Amino acid sequence: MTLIEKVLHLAPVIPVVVIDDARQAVPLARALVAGGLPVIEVTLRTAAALDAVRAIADEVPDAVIGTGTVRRPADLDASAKAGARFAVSPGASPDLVAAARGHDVGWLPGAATASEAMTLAEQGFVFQKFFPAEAAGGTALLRSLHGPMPEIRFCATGGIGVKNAPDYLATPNVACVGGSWCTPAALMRAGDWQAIEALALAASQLRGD
Ligand SMILES: O=C(O)C(=O)C[C@H](O)[C@H](O)COP(=O)(O)O
Repeated sequence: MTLIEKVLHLAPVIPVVVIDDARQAVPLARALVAGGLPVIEVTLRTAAALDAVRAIADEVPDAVIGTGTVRRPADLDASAKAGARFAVSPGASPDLVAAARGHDVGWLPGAATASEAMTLAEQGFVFQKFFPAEAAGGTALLRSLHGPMPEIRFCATGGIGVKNAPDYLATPNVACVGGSWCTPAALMRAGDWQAIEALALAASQLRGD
């Protein structure tokens, strides 16, 4: 089993988090792990992101830490250097595909169409992020892809929350879903780790319909 395959099967939900202040990283990660969500994706959208990844990798051993918004080969290298185990991209590019082969971090590339999914599978990446899930066609599109390409498995992300997650989790080619709903900006700003742990707990108990 590859690292990415393991990561996608550890929990039903991968929280996608935006961290503005690296000091939030450790208490946040502890809350998510305590709530049953050990896999955490920190988006590389903020200046604090890599320091946050480093802090979680160093101080929260039960977390499986990865990066998101990985758009360039340099992002993969920076992720590995900070201690990330995996890296997630909203899509894929020839440069990223080449850099991801044999890289220390496991790579989860993004796909939103049949052609994108087929191209990535041809290149050896059968685990993919289906993004932007709701905007691209949701579970109807995923079910349509399952017929002709049953070996491809997705982490569906984009517009998913506690209400529609069960429908995704019941879709045969969905391994897990990702989303930002467990870590709302207001709770992050307030440092309300208890509330975030409660959201994580509810998410960790989600199952397919
Ligand atoms: O940053 C990335 O790498 C992305 O691909 C986008 C994120 O996964 C989504 O922004 C999360 O989606 P929401 O749960 O709808 O907020």
